[in-house]
Amino acid sequence: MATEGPAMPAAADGAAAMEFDVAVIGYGPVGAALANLLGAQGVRTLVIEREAAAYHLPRAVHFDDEVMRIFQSMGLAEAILPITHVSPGTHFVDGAGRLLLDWSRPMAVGPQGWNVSYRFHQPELEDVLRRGVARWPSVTLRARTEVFALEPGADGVGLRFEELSNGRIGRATARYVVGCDGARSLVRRWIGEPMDDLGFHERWLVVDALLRRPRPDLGDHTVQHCDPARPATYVRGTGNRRRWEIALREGDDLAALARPEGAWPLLARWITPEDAVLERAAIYTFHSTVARRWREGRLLLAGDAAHQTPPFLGQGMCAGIRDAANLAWKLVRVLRGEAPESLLDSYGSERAPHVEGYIREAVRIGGLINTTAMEAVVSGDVLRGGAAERLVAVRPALGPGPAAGWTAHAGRLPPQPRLGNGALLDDHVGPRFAAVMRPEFAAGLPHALLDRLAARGAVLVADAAPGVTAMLDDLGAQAVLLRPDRHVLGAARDLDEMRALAAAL
Ligand SMILES: O=C(O)/C=C/c1cccc(O)c1
Repeated sequence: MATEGPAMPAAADGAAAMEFDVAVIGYGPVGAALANLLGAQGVRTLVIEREAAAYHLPRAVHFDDEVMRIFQSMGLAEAILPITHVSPGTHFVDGAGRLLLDWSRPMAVGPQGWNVSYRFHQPELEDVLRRGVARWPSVTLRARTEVFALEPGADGVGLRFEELSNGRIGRATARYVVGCDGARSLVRRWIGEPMDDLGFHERWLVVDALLRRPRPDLGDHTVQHCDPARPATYVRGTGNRRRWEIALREGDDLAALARPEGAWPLLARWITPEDAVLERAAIYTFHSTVARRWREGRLLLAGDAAHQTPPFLGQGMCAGIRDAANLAWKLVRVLRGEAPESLLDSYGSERAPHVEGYIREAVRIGGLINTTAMEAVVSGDVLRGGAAERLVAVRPALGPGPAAGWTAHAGRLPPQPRLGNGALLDDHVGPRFAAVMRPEFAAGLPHALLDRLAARGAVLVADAAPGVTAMLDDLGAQAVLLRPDRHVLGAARDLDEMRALAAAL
């Protein structure tokens, strides 16, 4: 990676602009994920970030197995694993602490090849992501730099920016610009697209605490305190980190609460100053919104620039990392001339319904935490002291996107099997299409067809390992063509459908 300095100086105003394939505006986890995925493919990527360094306090605290699989695709899972804490899931309790709903997750590695749920400390994750970006010479980072104009043209977008440390004005061009620039995204404002409002907007106090002494009684589960008097969330972080998110009520003194010492009265039922120091206390308004359009010509949105969710499922950052994975391979193919630009339209059409599914569920959970009518949430039996009900996790589907061959499963994310050679599928395949086949089906295919798949960039995997067979059994297929983001492009039950898959590549 090139950083600002003599190796790649900004052009003075009026000088020739630096040329890039993609400009990523914003270097939080989503911008860094996108830069990793593009850099690994040799895409000339310019990352522009207003701040000098990563934000030093945590925001997101949770990611899931699918997101760990994306980190794996960046070659960073091994570096990330040691900075995580596997989460056993979430308990929903009433004001008296009685368990009403149980959303425990298995502690074993699951179908995606990773645990279902991880806690992490965001500055540590960002550090790994940034060191990951540093591997790629095609990525240029300009920190302490602010974009103040975007000039979309027929062949690319002109970017004008200011170096905040010295006021120098620079320019660059990029064929595509991706706004990973957060909830107040400048790129979204340039696109001029409204956000759809999914109805949840609440002020909560977020407190990060560092335990001074062990408090095992606080537990390992995330706890949603469904106490209408004062709904709250407890999240066990990594090491001695613990977070409380507490709903604010009419009459709360917001200025006092936003100072760490002012937050102690609201924490008193869990910890006192003898137990912990408070790292920060901040008031957030949790929103639920999705951008109506994610692409306008050469401008695209990702992460909080495209959507915001209440935190109750721990899915905010996950959605942004999924955006990066969905968009990166499409940009690579379009930039290489291997796919028409219209492929980029499928980015928003696929991602928007998926993220909306998660946000609607988070809003529902928020209602449940807030409710004064528990009987609408759990059965009378639970309320009379019976066993807690189990909450089933949602896994929303992608919206409409590219599909070929037998399309019944297009857009699905199948499990990640281990191959006969012991490798996880994605490590074997890398950032390419993969035709995963039953060996006996592959053996009967014409050589010319297999050659065509390989020549068009698909890795051929004919493997009888139990995980591969189970995946194909579950799909009811002889073969499946996986996209570089591991979602299904299409499947095949016979030779004709296999030919259709090859033709689509
Ligand atoms: O699933 C988990 O372990 C954590 C979920 C979470 C994270 C942050 C805020 C929340 O309300 C829930």
